[in-house]
Amino acid sequence: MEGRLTKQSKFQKSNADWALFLDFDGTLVDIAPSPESVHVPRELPTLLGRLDAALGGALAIVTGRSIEAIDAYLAPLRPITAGVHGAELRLGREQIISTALPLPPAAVEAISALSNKVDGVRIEIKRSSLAVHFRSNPAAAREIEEELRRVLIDGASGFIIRPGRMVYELLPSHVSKGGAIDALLELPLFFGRRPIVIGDDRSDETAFEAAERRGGLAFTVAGEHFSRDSADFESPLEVRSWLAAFAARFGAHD
Ligand SMILES: O=P(O)(O)OC[C@H]1O[C@H](O[C@H]2O[C@H](CO)[C@@H](O)[C@H](O)[C@H]2O)[C@H](O)[C@@H](O)[C@@H]1O
Repeated sequence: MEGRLTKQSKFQKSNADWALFLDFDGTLVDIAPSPESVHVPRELPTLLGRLDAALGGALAIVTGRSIEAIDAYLAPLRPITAGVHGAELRLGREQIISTALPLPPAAVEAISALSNKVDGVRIEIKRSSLAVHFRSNPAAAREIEEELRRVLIDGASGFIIRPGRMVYELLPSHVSKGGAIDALLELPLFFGRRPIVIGDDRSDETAFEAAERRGGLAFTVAGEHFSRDSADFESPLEVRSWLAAFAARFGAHD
């Protein structure tokens, strides 16, 4: 990936028509102890609405969360969203399209039992995906991974284990954030635009690759995955400030 200054200077010098693809947790909002305890700054929906207007609608949230969860956090805004790492897609106010089958019930049951067996484990069920969080007990990582491998062998073929920030997720093997971005860039709203992806996690790597492959820019945020020294942004707060400057630069002026 290019250096921080090179990317920012490419962005400053370019008058391209941009499209923005934004990750949610760890990028737009700070990481919290659990999925439910995340704090969404009051001004975030308004900021995203301004960006969406400045880009003529070429803005999408590309997240591991379900689209339902994103809608609840960003209400009243309903941005274009690729949810569950690309297993769900929703354009504007249209219905959510699910591109993946649900996890077999037996697999959900077997993994859910982990929360009774291992301290500090939290299960998040997202239809075609299941996240096993261990932020409260990082030492449990190996035990959880072994159990997930066993479940995959026993009857969840077509799914893979994707590691994230203090989480393992079981996901359909064909979905990725990069695939979702490639699909969105074929739509009239995004077509011909240069993508900017901002993300903080290992699951954002395919999205970064898609941005760079299509002549765009990939910006990283510091956290457990990217160090402060190497990341483009040190925190979601810094990302939001950058986005506010973006909206001011490209937004309508009176
Ligand atoms: O793609 P993202 O928008 O970054 O979503 C990735 C996962 O984020 C959530 O988990 C992470 O954030 C939690 C809240 O800050 C944190 O407690 C957890 O440790 C992180 O892994 C979310 O719960 C998952 O569903 C997303 O896939």
